[in-house]
Amino acid sequence: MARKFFVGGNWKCNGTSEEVKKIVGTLNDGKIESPEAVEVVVSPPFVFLPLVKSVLRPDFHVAAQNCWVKKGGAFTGEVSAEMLVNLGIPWVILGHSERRLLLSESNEFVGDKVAYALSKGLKVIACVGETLEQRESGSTFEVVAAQTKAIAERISDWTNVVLAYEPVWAIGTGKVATPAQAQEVHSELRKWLQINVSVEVAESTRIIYGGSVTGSNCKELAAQPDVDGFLVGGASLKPEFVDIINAATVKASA
Ligand SMILES: O=C(CO)COP(=O)(O)O
Repeated sequence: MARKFFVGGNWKCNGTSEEVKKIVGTLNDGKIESPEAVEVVVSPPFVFLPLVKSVLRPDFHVAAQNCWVKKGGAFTGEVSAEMLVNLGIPWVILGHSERRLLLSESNEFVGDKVAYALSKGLKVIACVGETLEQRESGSTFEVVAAQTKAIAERISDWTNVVLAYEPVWAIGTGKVATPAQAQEVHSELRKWLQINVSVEVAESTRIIYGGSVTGSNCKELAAQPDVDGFLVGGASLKPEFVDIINAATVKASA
């Protein structure tokens, strides 16, 4: 089964309601070259989710940037998976490195969140990735395998999971991974899934790349056989996000 190209826009903690409407306006006017070949999801901050959902073109979907690890209740400041489902939010990003590193979310905690969100019917963009120090010490693959293992141990169905490889050193730095660097880790992750989960899951799970993706470097990355799309930060707030979505044509015409 061919893996449908997936492009996510992670808006992180950015935007006013005016700015958000402007970004959505640009997306709504954007010309998508191969609409049947790409799935597009944008992830505004929680407070803007209903607004974005109400004005966004119907072929694009929305994602939350996080959710609580279990059923809601006395957890001040948290948003539960049930609430996202209640609002008709189909996707959630979990395990982003900014939460792992700045808010000390462990592999196990992220794995628990992924399992809980899936159990409530959400689709999950699960993020993994190594720091510069880990890459330089040669432990990149060990790190992403441990992050993936903590998820794999807690779930049995990967249908609603997209795995995002986001090297921390490439996030917001302008230092994008080379196509070869991205391909190497994606192919190792796919191999890991094949050995530890199943051949089918390895074949069908989309592994997307994130970290300084732009309108100018996206096509070369998309041409790599194991790069099934992108998770875009900074450039997802700009009109060039449409060009990144259109990198799907590289796969569609391959
Ligand atoms: O963290 C990212 C997406 O989740 C990537 O961010 P940048 O595209 O700004 O590097």
